[in-house]
Amino acid sequence: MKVGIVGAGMVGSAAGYALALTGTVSRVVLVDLDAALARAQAEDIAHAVPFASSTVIEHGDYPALAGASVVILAAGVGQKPGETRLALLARNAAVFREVTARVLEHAPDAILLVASNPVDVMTQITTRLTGLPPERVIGSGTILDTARFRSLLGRHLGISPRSVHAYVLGEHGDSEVLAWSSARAGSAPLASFAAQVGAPITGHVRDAIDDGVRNAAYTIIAGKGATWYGIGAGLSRIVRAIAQDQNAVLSVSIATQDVLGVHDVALSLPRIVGAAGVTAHLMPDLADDEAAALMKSAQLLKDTADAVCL
Ligand SMILES: NC(=O)C1=CN([C@@H]2O[C@H](COP(=O)(O)OP(=O)(O)OC[C@H]3O[C@@H](n4cnc5c(N)ncnc54)[C@H](O)[C@@H]3O)[C@@H](O)[C@H]2O)C=CC1
Ligand SMILES: CC(=O)C(=O)O
Repeated sequence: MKVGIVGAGMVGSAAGYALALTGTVSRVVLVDLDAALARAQAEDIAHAVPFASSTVIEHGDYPALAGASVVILAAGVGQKPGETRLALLARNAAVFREVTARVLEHAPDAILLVASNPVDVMTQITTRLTGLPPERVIGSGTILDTARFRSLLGRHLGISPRSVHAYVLGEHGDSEVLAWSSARAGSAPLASFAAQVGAPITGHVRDAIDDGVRNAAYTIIAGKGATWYGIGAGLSRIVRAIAQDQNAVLSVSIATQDVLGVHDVALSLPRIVGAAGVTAHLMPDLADDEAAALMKSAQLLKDTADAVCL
């Protein structure tokens, strides 16, 4: 499978690197407004390949995307320290107006995988701009927040994050919802598992984990200017689900007809991802406060997306 990446900055190159190391796909093409950057990133990643896989890493202009089954969209600007994701909207919407048209010209059959922020609104905009069916325009959404949630829970419980089954729903951003009530560790409900291993989920633990997940990006951006390894691996995970037709359950964002009474909004729910893109979504059992928070997040995203003039 061939994957295109438009935007060869930190996020796009980290996705390319993760795809190369895992050998998930046979070919990756990097495209950027800054052609010298795309070339340099492709060469650098290509030098990692002999240690790991046989993936061919190339750079090029939009025609080089021909034949791509998935195109990752990671072009645009990122947050400055303290800036919210939603504050990037006008700048990145302008970039996407140009980029999506050029991508579709050369890779009309590709699944588009949106990474640029604010990712849920950018996913909604991309769906509108391209006219593609929603299942083919996938935002990375809360795949990263879910990983952060599992990482912190695993650390607290002293187990592998891969044995934690918990999701972050709604916006990839400040209004996101940690679904504590449906979280499990191993096969047990979270609270039961936590009590059995002597690491109860107290109010203090819950607040600290919520803060750690919700504010991870702000903390990392304050320390190193941007985030890229986590999302690079997350994008590679989504591509793997598509490339191997895994029907994996991942928390990703697509335009959705109805989320708790909010219509036509892109946000994250656990969704089934395979070769055709997203084929279904699941609404977890939520506590009343979680459902109310998800509805609020959905309304915020809908209002924000509806205010964008395309
Ligand atoms: N979805 C998620 O979980 C995450 C999303 N992000 C977002 O990803 C986006 C990219 O972040 P970084 O890679 O750190 O930024 P970056 O500044 O390192 O890279 C962005 C790249 O986009 C390119 N670009 C800008 N306009 C373009 C155009 N019209 N056509 C082609 N290329 C163009 C730039 O030349 C630059 O190389 C940001 O919006 C950031 O907020 C970042 C981390 C996590
Ligand atoms: C920057 C961003 O969206 C993140 O790391 O979550």
